[in-house]
Amino acid sequence: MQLMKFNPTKSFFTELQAGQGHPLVIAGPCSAETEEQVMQTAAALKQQNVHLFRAGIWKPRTRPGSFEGVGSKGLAWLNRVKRELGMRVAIEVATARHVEEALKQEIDVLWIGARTTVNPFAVQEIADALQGVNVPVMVKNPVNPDLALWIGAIERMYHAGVTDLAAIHRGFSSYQKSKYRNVPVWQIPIELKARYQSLPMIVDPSHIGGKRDLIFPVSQKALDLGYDGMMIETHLTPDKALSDAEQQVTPDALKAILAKLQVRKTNYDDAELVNRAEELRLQIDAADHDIIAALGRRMALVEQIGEYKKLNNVQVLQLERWKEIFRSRGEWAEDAGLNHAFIEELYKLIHVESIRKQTQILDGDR
Ligand SMILES: C=C(O[C@@H]1C=C(C(=O)O)C=C[C@H]1O)C(=O)O
Repeated sequence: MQLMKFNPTKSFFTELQAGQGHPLVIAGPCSAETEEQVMQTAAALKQQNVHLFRAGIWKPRTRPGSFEGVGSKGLAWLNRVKRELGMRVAIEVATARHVEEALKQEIDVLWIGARTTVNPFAVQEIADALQGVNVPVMVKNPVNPDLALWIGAIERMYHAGVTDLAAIHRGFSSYQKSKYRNVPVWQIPIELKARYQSLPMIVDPSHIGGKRDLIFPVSQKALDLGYDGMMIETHLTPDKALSDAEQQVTPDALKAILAKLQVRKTNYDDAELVNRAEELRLQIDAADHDIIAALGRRMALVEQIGEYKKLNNVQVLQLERWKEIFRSRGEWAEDAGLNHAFIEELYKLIHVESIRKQTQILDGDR
């Protein structure tokens, strides 16, 4: 299979915001509800120079009985937004039929939702429907934190001939309670960006946060990480919205959020500033040398205990010792002004590695 060599110098998405010096803004209601609502929302958003108007037509809902979208008739409303207001319009598609109907109504941009990205059969069906069409496509991350699945969906579009691609980070489902509706796991989109630098990355703070209050901080963090834009759900009367009421904002609130966001420089633009950062980076290099040397010493000791366990036929896992380590290192971390949870996670990784090393020694498979 040919690997994706995605490296365009410009694309539909970069052109939309070209020269404006501010990020791409995609906004519109979670769901198209009535023709009037769609037209009024779009008119309000046009005033704010929103680049792309979004609206859900077919809504995949967790449980049956919730509002599942107006269906095909909403496409004509979006077509009206396009003709009468001159805005570009985007919708979510989940099946080949959705793609065909959207193309008939000249929808400008399609996106693949998180619940579709998880399913390669569904993604391939959409890719097949897009063969030879080359309409811009945005791919949301899968609901589970799986980078390969996300890349796989983007590759299926690419192999179908779609050249205007973007990724949307909407966060990941989690069983554990969190302040987010979908935990961001920033490391995953960062890895995607590191692999495909020219792939535009768009944040969806509405789905990550699940609440209006989180839209600003999540968007700001994304911009600080170099994201190219954001998709923000906007409703004329959010509290009355038929879906996702808690996370939608009015067009005025959107305006306030956009005005407050700070777009920072991608890098230092002065030799003096570069030098100071370089000095600090040299010190970070030295600190990292120390960390790795200390880990090397620790692992050598772990191996010695492994040999000792082998000699005495003692099992690898020593639960009491491990519990004591987990507790004390957390305390040491706090004394050193470090985040407790961070050090706990670090020690979990270290412990897994210790166990791997000792298991190799005990089982003689070195
Ligand atoms: C190193 C040992 O083996 C395991 C690894 C540990 C560690 O990495 O600190 C702690 C307890 C054991 O589960 C040990 O028994 O002390």
